[in-house]
Amino acid sequence: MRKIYVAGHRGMVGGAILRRLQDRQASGEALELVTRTHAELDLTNQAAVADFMQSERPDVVILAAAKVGGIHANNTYPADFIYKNLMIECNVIHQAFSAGVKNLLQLGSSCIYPRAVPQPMREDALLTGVLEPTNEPYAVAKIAGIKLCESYNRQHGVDYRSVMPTNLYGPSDNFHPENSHVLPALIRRFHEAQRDGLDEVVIWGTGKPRREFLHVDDMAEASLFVMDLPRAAYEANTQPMLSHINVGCGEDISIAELAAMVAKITGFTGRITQDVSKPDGTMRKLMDVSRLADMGWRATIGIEDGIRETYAWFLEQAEAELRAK
Ligand SMILES: NC(=O)C1=CN([C@@H]2O[C@H](COP(=O)(O)OP(=O)(O)OC[C@H]3O[C@@H](n4cnc5c(N)ncnc54)[C@H](OP(=O)(O)O)[C@@H]3O)[C@@H](O)[C@H]2O)C=CC1
Ligand SMILES: C[C@H]1O[C@H](OP(=O)(O)OP(=O)(O)OC[C@H]2O[C@@H](n3cnc4c(=O)[nH]c(N)nc43)[C@H](O)[C@@H]2O)[C@@H](O)[C@@H](O)C1=O
Repeated sequence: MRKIYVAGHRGMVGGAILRRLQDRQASGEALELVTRTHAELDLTNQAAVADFMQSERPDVVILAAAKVGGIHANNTYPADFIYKNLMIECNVIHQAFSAGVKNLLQLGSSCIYPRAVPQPMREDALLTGVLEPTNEPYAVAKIAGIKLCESYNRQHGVDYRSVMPTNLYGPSDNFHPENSHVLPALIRRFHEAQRDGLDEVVIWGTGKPRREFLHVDDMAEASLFVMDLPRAAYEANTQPMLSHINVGCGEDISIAELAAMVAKITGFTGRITQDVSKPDGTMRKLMDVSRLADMGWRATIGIEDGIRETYAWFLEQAEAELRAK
């Protein structure tokens, strides 16, 4: 029986990972799944995390809990993004080690790479240049997470792995109008404009930045694929001082193209204009995913299908919320 603790199971990625693990359980795999809500266990609380790890003593920890948000949230609450993410990583990784956990998988982010790095971004571009200012505090915390895992591996011989996702989206995303990432923000804005008969939707920035979007179900599959790799296979494709692996679909689109796609899917036929007072952030973030592809994993959900499915989920949620009122 393998006991797996999924931290952040109520979030978009943690939830998708948990659903896959529950499917495996239902198919007969000997798994015990452990979860705690944020209210039950605040991962920034060192003593609480120590007590939890000592009493549960999982075999594997999947760290998908983090303070997460889009460009505006990162730019507006930098202290929250650096403090909470550093605390969560230090507490979960160190207390897991102290409780004898040998296997851990943590999620970082593509924003760990320098802002002007050659595209697509390879894993060895880490720490080769200056970070994007709009999310530097979050990126510094995510880089610290990679270095924590590497350091515990080197000093203590444990097997702690890091996956670096590109921009993610899907069911259970955060659709907050200001604090979310671009894709859920646009789904909501275009939907509301279409619903209310507006003739204009404003997108932030110039529309020129390019982003790579991966559906959360692909991300969950990739996470479990990396978790399950035999150590020799994982290490054959990493280097001692470079223990993280990029996860993406290998293709990017401009924000203007994305907005046009969301307009089509939501049925909005009006004008799309730009608010250039809002930041563009990094101009391009495309992952080099050859390392993961060499190991045998590729994304399967195309962006247009993924947005349609996410929009259907959003509509169901909106209806359920209306019914509940
Ligand atoms: N979404 C994206 O586009 C990307 C995400 N990632 C990474 O993937 C991982 C998962 O992100 P995602 O699922 O999108 O994020 P979500 O915000 O959907 O989920 C994060 C989860 O972590 C929980 N959490 C946050 N702080 C604490 C805390 N102090 N104690 C306990 N639980 C806490 C949240 O609970 P609550 O809501 O109650 O606070 C939430 O359930 C993160 O590491 C993120 O950095 C990387 C690249 C892109
Ligand atoms: C995953 C990644 O997410 C963050 O980085 P980001 O990729 O810049 O994130 P974003 O999704 O918020 O924006 C992408 C682009 O889209 C443009 N844009 C247009 N209109 C809206 C809009 O309405 N909302 C948002 N949020 N962006 C918009 C926006 O101006 C930008 O050019 C990191 O902070 C960090 O959290 C991280 O790692």
